[in-house]
Amino acid sequence: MFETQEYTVTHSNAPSLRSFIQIDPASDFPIQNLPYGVFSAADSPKPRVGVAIGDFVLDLAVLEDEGLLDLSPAYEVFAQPSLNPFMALGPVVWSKVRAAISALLRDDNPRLRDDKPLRSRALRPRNEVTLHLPFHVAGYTDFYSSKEHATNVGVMFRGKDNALQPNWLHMPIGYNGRASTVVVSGTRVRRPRGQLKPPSADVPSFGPCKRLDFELEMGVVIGQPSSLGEMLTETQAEAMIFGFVLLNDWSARDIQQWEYVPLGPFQSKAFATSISPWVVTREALEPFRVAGPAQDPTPLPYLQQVSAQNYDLALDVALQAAGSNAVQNISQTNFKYMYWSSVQQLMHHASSGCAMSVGDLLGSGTISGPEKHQRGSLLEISWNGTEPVELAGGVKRTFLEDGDSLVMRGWCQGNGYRVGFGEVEGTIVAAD
Ligand SMILES: O=C(O)/C=C/C(=O)CC(=O)CC(=O)O
Ligand SMILES: [Ca+2]
Ligand SMILES: [Mg+2]
Repeated sequence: MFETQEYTVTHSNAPSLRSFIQIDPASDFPIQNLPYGVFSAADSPKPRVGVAIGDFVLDLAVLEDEGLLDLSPAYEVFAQPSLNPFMALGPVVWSKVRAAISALLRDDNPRLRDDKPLRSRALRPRNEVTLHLPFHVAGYTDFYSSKEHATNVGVMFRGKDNALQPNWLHMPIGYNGRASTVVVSGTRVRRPRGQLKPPSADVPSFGPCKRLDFELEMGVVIGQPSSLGEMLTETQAEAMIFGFVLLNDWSARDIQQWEYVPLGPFQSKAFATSISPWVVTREALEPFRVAGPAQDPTPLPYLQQVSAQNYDLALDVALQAAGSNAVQNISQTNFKYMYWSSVQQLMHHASSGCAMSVGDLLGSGTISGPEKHQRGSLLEISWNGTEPVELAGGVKRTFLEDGDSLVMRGWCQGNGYRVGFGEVEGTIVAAD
């Protein structure tokens, strides 16, 4: 199944591991990462699965053809236009494939290193490929699991005394989003139209959103199904998570404010959700696991976790105003602040007996930290439009304008390397 090489087996996360490919220490894609994506190229337009390594994409369909990653000869898993068939094979196979890819890319393994014809077929410069949505999104649920974000939004919408609703500290609150409008980084985001009823208006009108926002989130990619009626333990939930992407939950705040009582956000979120193209595996993030904030009151037994389920994952957001060349940082935060973990979100999601599917996407909820510069949305940064963001050239922003571009980046800093997510970018285009 996999060729074995005579060398000391080093764990695929070892900081000492080196590839024969020259990789900048600041690269998001060292041999310790190996995120999966789906790509095509001008000379071969069929999308298939690849792995990012340095400035290259490793074409797994080519390696599979060479018999280097054969999982089930009857079915070519990596020649598919999504990660779903590979994810469906489960965590034991994920781990074996990761080890095989890591081994092939090592600087002390001649198999690919010295095979120049194979290298030229299997390795493509990343700037010469097109990146596609990496998996078929079966379902999309967005959560609301940052205590700082929920408190900020609650104070703005419901007042200081009612900021956190009574249920918030007892369960990860979530709502079902639209899988059909999850798009890959670089897809332009059309300003939504909707019903608007500002406080000053007696009746609603219909027109373009005037308070368009972003939400900095992480997306959890579910790689294994659960059965109808089945609850999940912490261990089961953890094993179902294939990996993570960056996620921008674009939000129409004026549409949201009028529609969200009594059932929560709907059209204000349904128009677009952007994700980064590389799925970073849970295994690559293993060295960066940390405990989350103390949970008080203690969660009910079905939601309790004994392992550290948060990640020390730095995040930043930059805004390029329409017509400007300046790309300015407007937020810097960290995924470690999240009150409810991704594992707890998944345990809660299945707790009613809801069946989960391969390709389900769970939005973490907006990631805000305790400091003002750590806020994960313009709603918070501009404090509901009352504190405009000062940008270069005297440009100010409270909410996004047509032609504005927003870029989110995320990474885990290791010892001499970083496990990065690349970026998720979107540019706003006018409603009409
Ligand atoms: O009603 C509120 O308090 C706000 C709800 C949301 O913004 C929904 C959402 O996307 C939550 C999040 O991303 O944290
Ligand atoms: Ca959200
Ligand atoms: Mg959304």
